[in-house]
Amino acid sequence: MAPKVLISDKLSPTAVQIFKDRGIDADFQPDLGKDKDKLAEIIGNYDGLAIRSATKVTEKIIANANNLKVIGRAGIGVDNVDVPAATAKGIIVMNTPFGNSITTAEHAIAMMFAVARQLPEADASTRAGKWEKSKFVGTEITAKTLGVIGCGNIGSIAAERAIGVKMRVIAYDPFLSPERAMNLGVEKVDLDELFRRADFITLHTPLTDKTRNIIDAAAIAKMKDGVRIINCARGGLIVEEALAEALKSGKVAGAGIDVFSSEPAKENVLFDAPNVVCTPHLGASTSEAQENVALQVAEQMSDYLLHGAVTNALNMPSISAEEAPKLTPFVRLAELLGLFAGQLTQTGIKAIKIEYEGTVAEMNVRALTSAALTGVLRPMLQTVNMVSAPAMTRERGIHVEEVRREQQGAYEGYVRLTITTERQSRSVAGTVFGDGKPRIIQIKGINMEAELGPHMLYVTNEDKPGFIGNLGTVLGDAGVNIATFNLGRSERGGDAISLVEVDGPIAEDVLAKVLALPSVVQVAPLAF
Ligand SMILES: NC(=O)C1=CN([C@@H]2O[C@H](COP(=O)(O)OP(=O)(O)OC[C@H]3O[C@@H](n4cnc5c(N)ncnc54)[C@H](O)[C@@H]3O)[C@@H](O)[C@H]2O)C=CC1
Ligand SMILES: O=C(O)CCC(=O)C(=O)O
Repeated sequence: MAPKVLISDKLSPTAVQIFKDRGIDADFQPDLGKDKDKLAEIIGNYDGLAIRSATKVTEKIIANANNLKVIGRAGIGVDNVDVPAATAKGIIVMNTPFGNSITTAEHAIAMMFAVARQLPEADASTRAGKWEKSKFVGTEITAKTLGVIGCGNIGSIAAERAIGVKMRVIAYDPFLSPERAMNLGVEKVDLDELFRRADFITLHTPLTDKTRNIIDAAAIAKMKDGVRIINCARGGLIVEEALAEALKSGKVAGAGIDVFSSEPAKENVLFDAPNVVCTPHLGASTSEAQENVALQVAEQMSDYLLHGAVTNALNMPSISAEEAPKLTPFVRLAELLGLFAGQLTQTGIKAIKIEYEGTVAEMNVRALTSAALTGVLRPMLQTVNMVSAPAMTRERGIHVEEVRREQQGAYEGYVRLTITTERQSRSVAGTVFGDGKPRIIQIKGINMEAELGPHMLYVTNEDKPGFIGNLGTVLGDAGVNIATFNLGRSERGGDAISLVEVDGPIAEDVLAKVLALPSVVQVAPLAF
């Protein structure tokens, strides 16, 4: 059946067309995002949800999203999505990190000019026939200092544009390298220095716990008298009451505000403050940007739903469309190794080590590790998947180690997974042959070669004559049909392992009879 995607915000119709062209059933309900209850009611029917900023993807929506595999944000900020809840439910959250950057930076620059020359008020006054030339004396931008807070994609484009209109640009961004600052032609400063020196300040950080209220009364007190502030990032970055007070007192000479602490902003303390230019979250609203983000999000979501390719996900390593076919059998192998070891592990896991050798070490091992962790956790947590597994492993305090090595043994690509518990370490290794099928090639250091079927019986015993016949008799008497029988041993008379594929689940009493056989040490049914 074709995957189903709900578009619950005003995305460009390009997105609908792309989904349809790719064979995905797209349900375009551009106003649905505003109706939380309706969204919660129907979300269970969809594999994908494409949104802008009006849809709030809350924990409640996610709780009802029982078929959802991907949330695609046609834009940058994902503060309207409960990403931890999506991750815990195994839903990928992806955005389009570059599609609207130029447009948003241009809006910030437009706001700066509008504020410097009070364009909206001058426009209204002129239309009202007032001709108030002396009331609207503005400020020149040339040679003024612009302080950019957050110099990432949008901040750096805004900086370049500002330099183009002959401003001096200083930037505060803990992650801005000195080389990047130099290449951009901006001076990297700390926040207090930015506040002290800037004539204009523009905000371009995401809204996080660190950036929330980054401009409050105390910050404003550190700024130059007559500073002008532009916010085209997120409402919560500014304490609006503090800014309104500062505008009224004249400490802040003007503000350009595109984003508000609560949206849609039908009322706001800033609406009554002087010298404020407001727009209704228009930063990304140009036809070019909306085409870009709609096209990108629809392509990315389709690639994931149809081929497992992951691009621009916030909670999952990327897997390109080219590497997806090569990676898929190894993803399956990693998951099988995890499932194998996970099912045999009874006590608390302390550490998981995954070793990649040969060709597989050159692949996207983050994705493979996520698959392996999924396998390990699945016996305990049925709903875990590649998105949620790393977070769930971390939450449980399990240490994960990844090792990559060149080919050392006979296998071109080799993966070994070792689980360490308080009592012991257990390892299982596998490979993928030319036929694309994953095989187990080593268990606890004992070589064997086995394909894993849906129902397997794992038996460890002392290597003594008669065991295979006895096992065959117990299974045969119980009507259990053997599909394949794989054997390995450490040495003659040493530890031996049997991995037997059977046609269905084995009853408890039959397992007990196998365990009671002479020389048997451990018996476990495994399901794959
Ligand atoms: N008004 C609108 O319509 C739009 C608003 N946005 C907003 O703009 C924000 C920025 O977008 P991009 O530049 O694409 O993101 P980005 O991730 O490229 O850049 C953000 C920058 O902020 C910096 N940063 C993070 N924490 C910081 C802190 N505590 N102090 C100073 N800098 C910090 C990061 O190091 C990074 O360089 C988005 O998160 C989104 O909220 C984005 C698009 C449209
Ligand atoms: O979709 C929009 O109009 C808002 C864009 C935005 O805020 C973002 O991309 O972070």
